[in-house]
Amino acid sequence: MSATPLLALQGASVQYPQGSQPVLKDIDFALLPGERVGLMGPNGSGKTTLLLSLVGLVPLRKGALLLQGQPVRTSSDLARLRRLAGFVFQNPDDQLFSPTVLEDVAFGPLNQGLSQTEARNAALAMLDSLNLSHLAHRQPHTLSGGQKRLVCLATVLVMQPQALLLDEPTNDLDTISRELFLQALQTTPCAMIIASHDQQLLGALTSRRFALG
Ligand SMILES: Nc1ncnc2c1ncn2[C@@H]1O[C@H](COP(=O)(O)OP(=O)(O)OP(=O)(O)O)[C@@H](O)[C@H]1O
Repeated sequence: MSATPLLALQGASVQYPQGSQPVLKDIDFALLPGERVGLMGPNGSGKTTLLLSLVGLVPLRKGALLLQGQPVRTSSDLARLRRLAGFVFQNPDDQLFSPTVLEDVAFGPLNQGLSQTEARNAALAMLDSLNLSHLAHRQPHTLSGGQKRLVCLATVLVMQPQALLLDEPTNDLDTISRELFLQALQTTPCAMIIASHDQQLLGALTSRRFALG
């Protein structure tokens, strides 16, 4: 018997209100537990849209979003989905909003019900594992593009998601940061879908490709 996908789209179509054409049309996609998928396609082919639709951030015009085999319909389904899936946005400024890096990384664990001390300790350990401890007390908006990207990864990994959705994660990263990023993802047991034009990254991290466009 095959495993139930963590996340799936069945016959999914998306059309933005201002768009004259659907961006996604009749898409069938499934992410199995522990699976790592590279999402490819030219600019504008709908990679970001597919990732956003997998976490219920854009509505489907047609078809269904499934969480562990069950349709996502209610706000409590959505809450369960958001606990299971971590999203690293293409633009780090969409993800970082707290006065300090440490508070940004502790925000998720606090929301998961950890105490202030537990959340702070989890955040410090996460920052340490990504060699980011020296940034803990910086204001996120003062970081470089690459530093922001690594901090975004920390804010998501600290919540130990079962599925990780990454949108162009290596933009702005230098060789050392890219290596750190790769190592962090290689040692993460969760399922992943990575939208990227970076073939080397997809080769190193994923075992299956899904192409749009
Ligand atoms: N909020 C929106 N409203 C209207 N159209 C949108 C919206 N977001 C995206 N689009 C359009 O949907 C199409 C797909 O965009 P999307 O960002 O999903 O593509 P992508 O494959 O991720 O592109 P890239 O590789 O450039 O990041 C594009 O034509 C884009 O202009």
